[in-house]
Amino acid sequence: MNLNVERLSVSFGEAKIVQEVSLRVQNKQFVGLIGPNGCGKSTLLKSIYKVIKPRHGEVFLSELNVIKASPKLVARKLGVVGQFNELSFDFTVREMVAMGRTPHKGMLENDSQQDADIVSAALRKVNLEGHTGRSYNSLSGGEKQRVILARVLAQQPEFMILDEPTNHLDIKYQLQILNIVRKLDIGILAALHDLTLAAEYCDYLYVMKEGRVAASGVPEDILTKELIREVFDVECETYRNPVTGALGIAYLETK
Ligand SMILES: Nc1ncnc2c1ncn2[C@@H]1O[C@H](COP(=O)(O)OP(=O)(O)OP(=O)(O)O)[C@@H](O)[C@H]1O
Repeated sequence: MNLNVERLSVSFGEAKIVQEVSLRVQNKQFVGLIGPNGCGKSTLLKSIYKVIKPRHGEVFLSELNVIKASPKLVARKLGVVGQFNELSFDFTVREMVAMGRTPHKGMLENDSQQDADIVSAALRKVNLEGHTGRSYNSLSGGEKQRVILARVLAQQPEFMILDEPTNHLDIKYQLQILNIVRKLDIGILAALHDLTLAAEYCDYLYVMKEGRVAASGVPEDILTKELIREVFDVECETYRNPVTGALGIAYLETK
């Protein structure tokens, strides 16, 4: 399933937050969205997953016109791990993950044995099978993040959007979440702050600055010291990690 975003713009009152952004995620690519705080990443993602109505522009998931389609239809195809996951009402961990099955069910349809098996498998995948009866609100930020990922896994989407999915997570779970997502073998669009992780996991990067796409390309071409200086206002040197061979970034000093 491909994502095509065409000249999407979002404004809040007079403020133009996202301006004429076009991007693509081709079949099964892991695409990263990077850029400084406040540059419009979350707003762009929310307008793609229908929480914010764009001023103009189009969003297509393969043939599906996301802006015009019903939320339920979109939820059968698109899974979202957002940035803030607080709830006013409390649910157990298992109930939260079971909600991932909702888009696939009729209004009064009960959960089947197949639904229960899918939910159990999703909980196992994020190492939360020991927490199924716990209250969601009592969990740590990192545990909540893994519950939300399990819910999206139970949804069995064909495309996934993640907004800072590694927020709150220690390094083990940062790597675990990115590995789980990569192995899903579906198209992914993820806003990421850690440029080294973005270089390691993403097939392609879009760099945002002040609401616009400032650059795009494969991580090797994009993550240069010149671009990092221009976009993030930070001095660095890039290098090949001698152990992993991956792109490394040594931050020097901020101006
Ligand atoms: N509902 C809103 N009304 C007015 N301004 C908003 C609203 N939502 C976001 N903004 C503003 O839009 C700008 C972009 O915010 P956004 O959350 O998209 O940035 P971001 O790139 O995701 O930042 P971060 O890396 O800090 O998460 C910010 O200046 C923010 O204050």
